[in-house]
Amino acid sequence: MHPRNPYRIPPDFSQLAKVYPALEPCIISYSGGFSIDFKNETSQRRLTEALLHRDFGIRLNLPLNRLCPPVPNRLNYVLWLQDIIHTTEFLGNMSVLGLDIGTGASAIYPLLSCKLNPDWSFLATDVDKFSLSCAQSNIERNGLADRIQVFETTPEAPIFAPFHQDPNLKADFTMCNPPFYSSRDDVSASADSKEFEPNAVCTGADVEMITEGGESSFVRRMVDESVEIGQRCRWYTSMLGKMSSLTEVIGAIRGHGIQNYGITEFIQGFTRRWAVVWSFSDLRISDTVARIANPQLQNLMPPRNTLRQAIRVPTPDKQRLVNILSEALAAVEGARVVNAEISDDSSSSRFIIYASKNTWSRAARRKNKQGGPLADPTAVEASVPNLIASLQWIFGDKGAAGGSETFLECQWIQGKDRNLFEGFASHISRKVSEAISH
Ligand SMILES: C[S@@+](CC[C@H](N)C(=O)[O-])C[C@H]1O[C@@H](n2cnc3c(N)ncnc32)[C@H](O)[C@@H]1O
Repeated sequence: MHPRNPYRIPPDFSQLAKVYPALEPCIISYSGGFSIDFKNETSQRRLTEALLHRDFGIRLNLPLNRLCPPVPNRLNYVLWLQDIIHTTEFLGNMSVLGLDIGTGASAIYPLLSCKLNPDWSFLATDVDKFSLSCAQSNIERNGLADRIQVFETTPEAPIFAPFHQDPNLKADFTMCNPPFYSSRDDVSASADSKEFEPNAVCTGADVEMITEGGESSFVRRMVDESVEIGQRCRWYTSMLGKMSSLTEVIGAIRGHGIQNYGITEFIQGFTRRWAVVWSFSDLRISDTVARIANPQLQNLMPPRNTLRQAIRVPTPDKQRLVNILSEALAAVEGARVVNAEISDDSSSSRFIIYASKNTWSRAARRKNKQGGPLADPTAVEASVPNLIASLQWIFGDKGAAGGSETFLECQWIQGKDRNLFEGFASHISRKVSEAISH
């Protein structure tokens, strides 16, 4: 589960029922404490309502013939999106617009997201009139009609229909929990093989759960459509329920030559879900958000945006190391440190640097020696930077030999040219290592 997800620790059901008495009749006691019957439809609904009520102040009305969204799983996706959006916060765009594709009767994603993020607003699409009218009631019940707008579409229309209807529409992200299955038979086969949520009951209607070709085909359609919409949306994302779909969707992303993408994994009890993100912008997300450790999936991972270089440090003088890094960055011609956060004891520090032009590669330095034009450092502010990166020291425990384990971490934040970023990271770590050994 996401590290900020409070449901990493299962809720105390008896305490929860005290706050939300409608849950009381669903509580079952056993020798180890209290729980609910997760296979019981009513119990599941009361639990979702209770968690949303207690933890987010959301009042939800869930119709019996539509999906009941499990809160911990839906929250995982919203927290991951928060991580993605926060990576570009330094750009200073305060308000964030998201598109929820297939919002369902609950409108769970827009509601949770808006409660957690006061600056977010949503366009929420669906093809199901009944779900959309329930979603609208839930949005109004929670006083969020000014921030969440529902959008009715059809299965034949482009999935990203709002971008076609309004040519001026720009969004920060899209999100989607797609219909999983390709047919009724697929639903039954999956229930038999217990592939999905073995402990939970599924109350979804066909329109919510079934789409031609299943989730993989739905999300690959999104990938294809996104090529035309391009940078009008900063981050395209979707959840996926099958590992095979993940392989196919990453194949489609790579097939379009999209290098800027990421994968995450949501694990909740026995259930595993994945989410993908891709972008046509030159903004980059950190490896903690875009890569996962699952060994089965390493061949699908994107290239690294976070480079860690082990640096030999004979004496772990943190203040000196921070000064050395600061001086190495100040010495890069044509670059400017725009932000430096250094704690009082120097145990944590983070520098953000803008570079307008490559002045550090061997070729650039050779050109400089020959009298070629170098970037004018005063022009950095005015020009669009070719590279934005952050640098920080990571201080570890003492190593086996007694010396300290110290790493210089370089995080790619923005830029088109991977070689430029990697060259910059290795230039700084070389300069820093030289300074340390003097
Ligand atoms: C698995 S449900 C997700 C509902 C809700 N977002 C949630 O996570 O609980 C999939 C939703 O997508 C909707 N849907 C199916 N095809 C769609 C399309 N082409 N465009 C928009 N929504 C669609 C369904 O009606 C359904 O509400």
